[in-house]
Amino acid sequence: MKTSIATVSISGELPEKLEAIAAAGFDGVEIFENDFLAFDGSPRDVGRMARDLGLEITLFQPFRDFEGMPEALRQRTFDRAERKFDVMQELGTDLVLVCSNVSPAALGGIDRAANDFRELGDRAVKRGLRVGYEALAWGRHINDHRDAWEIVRRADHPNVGLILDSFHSLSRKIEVNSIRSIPRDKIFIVQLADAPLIDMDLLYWSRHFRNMPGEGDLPVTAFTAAIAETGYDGYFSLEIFNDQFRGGSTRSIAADGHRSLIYLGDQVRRLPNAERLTVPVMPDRAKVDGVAFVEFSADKAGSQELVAILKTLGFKKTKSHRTKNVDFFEQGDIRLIVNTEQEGFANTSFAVHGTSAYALALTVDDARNALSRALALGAEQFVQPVAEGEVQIPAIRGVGGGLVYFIDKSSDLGRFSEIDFLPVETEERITKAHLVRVDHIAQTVAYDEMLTWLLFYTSIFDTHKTPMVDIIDPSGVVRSQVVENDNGALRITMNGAENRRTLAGHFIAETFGSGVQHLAFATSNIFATAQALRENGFQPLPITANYYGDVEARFGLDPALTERLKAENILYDRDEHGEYFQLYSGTFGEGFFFEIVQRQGYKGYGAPNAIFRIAALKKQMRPEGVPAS
Ligand SMILES: O=C(O)c1ccc(O)c(O)c1
Ligand SMILES: [Mg+2]
Repeated sequence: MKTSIATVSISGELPEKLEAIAAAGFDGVEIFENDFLAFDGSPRDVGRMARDLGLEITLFQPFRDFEGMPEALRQRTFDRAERKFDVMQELGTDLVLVCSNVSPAALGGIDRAANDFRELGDRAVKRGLRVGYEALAWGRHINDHRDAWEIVRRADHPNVGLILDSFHSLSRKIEVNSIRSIPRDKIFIVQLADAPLIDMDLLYWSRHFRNMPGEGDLPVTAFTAAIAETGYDGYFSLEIFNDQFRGGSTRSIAADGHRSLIYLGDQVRRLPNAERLTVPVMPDRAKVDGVAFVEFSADKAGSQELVAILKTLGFKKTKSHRTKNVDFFEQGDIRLIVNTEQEGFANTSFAVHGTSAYALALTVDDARNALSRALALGAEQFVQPVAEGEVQIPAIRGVGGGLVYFIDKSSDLGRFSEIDFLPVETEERITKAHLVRVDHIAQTVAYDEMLTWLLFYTSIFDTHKTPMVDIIDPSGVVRSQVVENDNGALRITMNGAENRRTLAGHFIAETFGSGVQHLAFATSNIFATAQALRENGFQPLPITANYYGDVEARFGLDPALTERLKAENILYDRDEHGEYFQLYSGTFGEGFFFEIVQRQGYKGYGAPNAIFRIAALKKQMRPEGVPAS
């Protein structure tokens, strides 16, 4: 497969778009007519710019309202086409995309359309050009790729072919098997887009909500597999109309697009009968079987405050780094590292974000393979010099510029804490709080970065997403998206903040960017944990009496249980799989906090409780209840 993207998919002026598209690694670019019309330069200039950047112009589009015009309009339609052919020759592209006619003047009739295309093909041939026909999902007479194919078949012209666009076919739920019988040389190019499932008018859905393959809910993989089965191995070109992308970061959206295509190709390559598709070979998605550690960066004062909270949570300092100011805290299968080095990446991260959980280490099946897959998918590698004899842990940059480390048990990586750290004995009396493992990691990101990180986690790791949930903050909506794996060893909740007055938005604004906002630890006995925490002087987040009146009524709880929940400030939820108990700390710094959960089969994350948790946290951060903006 070769990769391409339409200029309409990203924001900016045409030169900026082309540069970002080239930088992201695409082989080609579709020039969308409006981008060309708005550009103050000749078609030759555009062609030269693209070629200087190493980009092939895969097509010029769209040419609208062509086929089936009544005699009075037909001549003008062909004249219009000749003018576009002039532009194409100067641009240096041989393919024009003709989308199905939406004009009320258009006449139906499959042979009328086929004749028009045959004549257009004759005109194109004289100039060495080709014509591709695409069925728009809302075309007046033609809105199905099977009908468009029949027209192309009847036009029977070597320079007239079909253009398939996943959105138009999948939004109408057209059976993808119908693609398998199309001869591959009649597919001139393939356009790809995904979209979230929303029940709305097709045209509006298409023009505002498309997104990158893998970011939405359409079966784009099955669509692409059907194309690969024809033996087609040409350009796959993203054509994404998305309001958010139009206003987003040009480079980062282009990079997401490239990652989405490579990931899609990788998924298709693994399916039967698709081996003719040429895609970069990379290891399988990394299987995560635990969080190896979470590392905080802090200065002296911040670390004292953090360590004091960790102690109340029952964590003990067990090790210190041989050569650095880095301490290791443990409880159950949870390892936390506090890094107060005055130099290196942790310190830089501290300088930007303040005390924060800037690095996650995931235990994967094979760390080198995980790194190699991440790099194949365009992730940025992170390497920091280590002292002689210390372990170099493979890492990439993650959310908010933080780090994701890869650890495995089959190499020295699994013993890094024995190699790099020395055990310490402490005299302190800390009551263990029965915390057994990291349940989930909550990352707060700007709303318009959510799809980026969704694609990051799902393409590199063997994970899946669950449907997005809206969480109501007293000052706005926060959107929550979960990425998790089947065994529950990796659970990441991403909260997307649209405004800075929400708790999540405040966190982003004050810590200068996205990052881990809370860590949730699992306990096997929430009441025993609550008691141990009390003995350690832990301050739980106070929850209102009104809340307990409501949960008791909603779930029909035994009043004795409600009393215990209330006494310990434990929140409660239930789903069809079981019960969920949650206990929160207050906030630390600009809104970081800890959570303790007990899952009794429950699969969710307590979304119905989030509104009460947020309100309580906000009250605590600013007694007047509203964070300063
Ligand atoms: O929304 C449109 O009009 C439009 C135009 C050209 C395309 O290739 C397409 O998929 C949609
Ligand atoms: Mg299209």
